[in-house]
Amino acid sequence: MIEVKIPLKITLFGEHAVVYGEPAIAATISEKMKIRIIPNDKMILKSNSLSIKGIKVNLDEMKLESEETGKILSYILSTINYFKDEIGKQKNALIEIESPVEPSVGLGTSAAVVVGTVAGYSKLLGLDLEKEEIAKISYKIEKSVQGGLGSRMDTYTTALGGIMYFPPKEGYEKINKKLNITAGYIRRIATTAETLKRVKSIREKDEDLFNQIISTIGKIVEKAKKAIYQENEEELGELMYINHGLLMALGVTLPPIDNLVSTAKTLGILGCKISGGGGGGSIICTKDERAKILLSTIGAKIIDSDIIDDGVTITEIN
Ligand SMILES: Nc1ncnc2c1ncn2[C@@H]1O[C@H](COP(=O)(O)OP(=O)(O)OP(=O)(O)O)[C@@H](O)[C@H]1O
Ligand SMILES: C[C@@](O)(CCO)CC(=O)[O-]
Ligand SMILES: [Mg+2]
Repeated sequence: MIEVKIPLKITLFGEHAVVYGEPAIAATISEKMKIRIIPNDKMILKSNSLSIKGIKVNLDEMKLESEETGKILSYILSTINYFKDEIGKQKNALIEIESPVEPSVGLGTSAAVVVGTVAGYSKLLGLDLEKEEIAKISYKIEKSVQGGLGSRMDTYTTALGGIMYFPPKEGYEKINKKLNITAGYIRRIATTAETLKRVKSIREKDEDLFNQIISTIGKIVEKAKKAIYQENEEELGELMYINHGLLMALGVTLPPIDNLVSTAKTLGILGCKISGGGGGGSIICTKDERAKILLSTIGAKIIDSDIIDDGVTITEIN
């Protein structure tokens, strides 16, 4: 059996802007997804946290017909098919996914599923991929599932681990500094793939205004990188509020979260913003007990958001 542990991740700065060539900063957290891959005579997928809204079963053939299922399984199926189509290798296996959170909560669950399946399934196929190669393949798969939209941020952060700065356009740099974050999430009204499409349509409506917003986010990311190195939490927090305001301008936040963020600022919590694709999902604040109370007022589930240095880890258990 092959067991893969994959850290979830938070986006500290630069979500959405990074898709259009701006920089970003993300980090892995102590909440981990686990994927077990066991050789089997048939390809079977088990996932503890999937809930499918509405299904239609053809009882004669016992065939489950559900568009929702196809969508939900698209990241895993695309990964299996990648190895079949691009590498010409396939093996049947039982793939068991155990996630500490529901799917699509703004914590890089899609990246975790792809990175974990690439890491574990390639091992089953006898390939010995470096983490950088796992990240590269995963980025290609995640982006293709998302209709060609997406950046290298989530898959590289999840595969390599730690606090990761992504310079404009390409490359990455590990930031060896400490950060203390409080985080939680609420249910989402849209997946990241859907939010990415909506942001793209905003760009098509007014490209000049869009570029001004994302280039300003890019400037915030560069300032945030300096603030992290200088361990200046006040500056970092202030930049989180400004980044949130610009994500509001892109239309990816929700009123209850916007109210929470402005209340956080009034209370004197140093910083607070959404994290990830938006449309609900995760919210991060500079570490503060009051942030936990505030998050629970909107029904958010508080997560274990210690920032860790681990990326994906693969263990072969005979
Ligand atoms: N436990 C799981 N089992 C199977 N598929 C999962 C699981 N968790 C997530 N997924 C897949 O990832 C999709 C959610 O990806 P999405 O990008 O919307 O959320 P996210 O990655 O958590 O958020 P963000 O990209 O903003 O960080 C789900 O629709 C499903 O296809
Ligand atoms: C919204 C986005 O910037 C972050 C999602 O976690 C998408 C991406 O970078 O792929
Ligand atoms: Mg995602």
